[in-house]
Amino acid sequence: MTGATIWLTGLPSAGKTTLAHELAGRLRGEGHRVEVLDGDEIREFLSAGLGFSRADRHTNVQRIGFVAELLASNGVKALVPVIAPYTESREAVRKRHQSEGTAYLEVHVATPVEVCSERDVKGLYAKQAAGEISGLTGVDDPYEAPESPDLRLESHTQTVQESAAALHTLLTERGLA
Ligand SMILES: Nc1ncnc2c1ncn2[C@@H]1O[C@H](COP(=O)(O)OS(=O)(=O)O)[C@@H](OP(=O)(O)O)[C@H]1O
Ligand SMILES: Nc1ncnc2c1ncn2[C@@H]1O[C@H](COP(=O)(O)OP(=O)(O)O)[C@@H](O)[C@H]1O
Repeated sequence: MTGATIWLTGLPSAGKTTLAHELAGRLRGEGHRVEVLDGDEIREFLSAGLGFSRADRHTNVQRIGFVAELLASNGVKALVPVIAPYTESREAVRKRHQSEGTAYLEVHVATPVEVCSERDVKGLYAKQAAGEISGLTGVDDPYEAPESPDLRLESHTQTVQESAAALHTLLTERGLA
């Protein structure tokens, strides 16, 4: 089976994790080997000790990109629901894949910040508003939206199933599913 990295970039609560797991279920059901490299889990182990400065986020994204490429080059669909706020970091990951000849797809989960802060799955937007944290992506920290992603999902106007179906269609079109 052809491996690939599918990077889901977007704001906190945009729907990255939900979509990655929904797509993972579909792909596993079809017999694909799949790993989800979840940002929170990675930060507990592979990126333990890193914070949310620009430099730390860049390091985090490069580490995840490295592991994703290893998995993808061995036939795994590596699904990566990680914010990756900086274009430069994402482009470095894309280049690593290109130079190894490994498929890489960038998906922008483009949920507006107003919707994300309403969802506030982990209570981060409320904490930022209360002054308990700062440097929250999309609020008081940068998010550089991809200019030409392979797919842009409007998760606020679609169900999870509709968004996952659009993702699956993209993989099929690219000969990856
Ligand atoms: N200040 C700040 N900004 C953004 N996110 C924060 C912050 N503090 C904690 N968190 C939580 O950490 C998750 C983001 O980690 P990532 O590894 O995806 O981020 S990054 O790519 O390194 O920027 C992110 O997970 P998701 O909500 O799933 O996106 C947050 O839950
Ligand atoms: N089309 C959609 N795609 C993804 N998530 C959606 C969608 N519509 C509503 N949601 C909801 O939005 C929330 C997104 O949370 P999560 O996936 O943890 O976001 P993130 O990983 O980007 O921080 C979930 O509660 C999910 O059920």
